[in-house]
Amino acid sequence: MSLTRHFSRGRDLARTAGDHAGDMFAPVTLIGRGLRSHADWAKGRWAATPKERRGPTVFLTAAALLGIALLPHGPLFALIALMASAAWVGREPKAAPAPAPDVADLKLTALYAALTPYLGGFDDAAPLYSLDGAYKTAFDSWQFDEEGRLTALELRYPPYFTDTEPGARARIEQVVQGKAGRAREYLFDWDEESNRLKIGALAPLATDIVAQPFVTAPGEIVLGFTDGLGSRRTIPVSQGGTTAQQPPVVWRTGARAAEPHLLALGAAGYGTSSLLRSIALQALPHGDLVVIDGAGTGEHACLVNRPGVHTVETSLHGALAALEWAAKETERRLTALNAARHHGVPAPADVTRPLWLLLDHPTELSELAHAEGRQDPQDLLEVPLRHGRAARVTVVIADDLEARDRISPSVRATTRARVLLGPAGPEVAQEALGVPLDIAPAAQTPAGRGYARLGAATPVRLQVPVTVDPLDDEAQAGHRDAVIALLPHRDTRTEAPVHPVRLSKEPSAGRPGPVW
Ligand SMILES: Nc1ncnc2c1ncn2[C@@H]1O[C@H](COP(=O)(O)OP(=O)(O)OP(=O)(O)O)[C@@H](O)[C@H]1O
Repeated sequence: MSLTRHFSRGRDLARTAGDHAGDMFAPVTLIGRGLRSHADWAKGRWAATPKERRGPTVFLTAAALLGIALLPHGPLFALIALMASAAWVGREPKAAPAPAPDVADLKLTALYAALTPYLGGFDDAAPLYSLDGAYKTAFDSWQFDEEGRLTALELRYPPYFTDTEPGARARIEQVVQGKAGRAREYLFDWDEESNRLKIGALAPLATDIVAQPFVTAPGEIVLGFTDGLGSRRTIPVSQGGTTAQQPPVVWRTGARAAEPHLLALGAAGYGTSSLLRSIALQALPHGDLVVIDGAGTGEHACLVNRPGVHTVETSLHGALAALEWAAKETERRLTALNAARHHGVPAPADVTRPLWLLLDHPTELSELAHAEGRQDPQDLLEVPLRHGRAARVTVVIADDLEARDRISPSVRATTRARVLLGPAGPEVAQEALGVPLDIAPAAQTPAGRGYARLGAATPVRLQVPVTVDPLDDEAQAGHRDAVIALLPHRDTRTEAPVHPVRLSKEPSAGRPGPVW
């Protein structure tokens, strides 16, 4: 017999002996494990027993043991019971529970399945998205936060997906937001050349920036604040008791402005009037205002009688008079500017001082005018809108989203700065901003929250500074005081009732001062 065979036989014998020994000692192992578990249990109970109850516990246990010892065959029965219970407890432990499925895996699988009907090519021989496919074939990278929420995802889509159609994009964006959670906003970055889509969850914007003097150049209006993607600069703002650097959305007005007029549309109660108030407060130090409050709710009464505020009109009659004056004033300024240019002299100050026409809910007045058979106030905006840039006249129109169809075509065509506030579907957002919005809004939107688009630029997120009506008793005192501090003279908040305002028929030769 060779040496190798001896070795292998020896190994087999040793293994068999080991197996037999294992079988023989199995009950002992079982009882030992059970006794260990009993000891652990007893230690645990002892540790959990309050100190004052330990003495009585020891006494009762000793009495029970003594009782058992005195019983005929008591110790034998007790020993058998202890061994039996140890053998029961020491059985093989149950199989460990299956590890919890990975949340990321579950969510991405669900998202992949939800996208398949839209991105799957059922005639495609090797589809990226298919009913029995796996998300890893189409998703390149992803990120989740500590709470297990999707924060970033990059996916590929087939070349035949119609990524140039806003409707097709909107469907994908809705599916992604539905699966990733509607509590947050998502930015969709479509790379049409390489058929890739990058999705990023956006952090909420600060909602505690209150009206204050902003560090800007004359003619620059801070519409609100955005995120790092929406603005290349930051300005210092006082926020929550400290000074913070925040990226502003700045609208440049004036003779060289690319977007000389602004149209802000918003869902009811989402802050278009507050935006108008914020613009008025920033415009007042350098210009004059004509304010038309078409809703007639008196939300701009705090501007009445302020230096630089030409008039605040709430009636159709007053609005028509003010806008007729504004149209003539625009023409007067143009004539004066042309004459100055013709003679090679600087233009007089009264034609270069900015004039602002701020119209809140003008469509309400348009309706009234149609009913009464009078001229539509929006028609009177034609001249300021067409020639406002040269004549330093800026028009700002704020209205309800529901009234967007009643905004006149010339207002739409000439207001190249756009703001949309409050919740709006993809089609409505496109109508308001002029381009599809590649951001899916969150389900809950705070007041003053929306998007701004200046000229041909991509829309950016916007949070308008808190600019409450200082005469609104329900607004926070601190917010009201912030607005009062910006009004041209100290407000007592118990001012005399609004005086009826009457405009002069002829445009003023000099600076258009108050005419009441
Ligand atoms: N930027 C903001 N931050 C915080 N609260 C705001 C903001 N803008 C508006 N609000 C609050 O929302 C409420 C409605 O504001 P506002 O009157 O400006 O909205 P609106 O869209 O003009 O409403 P309506 O369509 O009814 O005229 C007010 O209580 C106001 O204080």
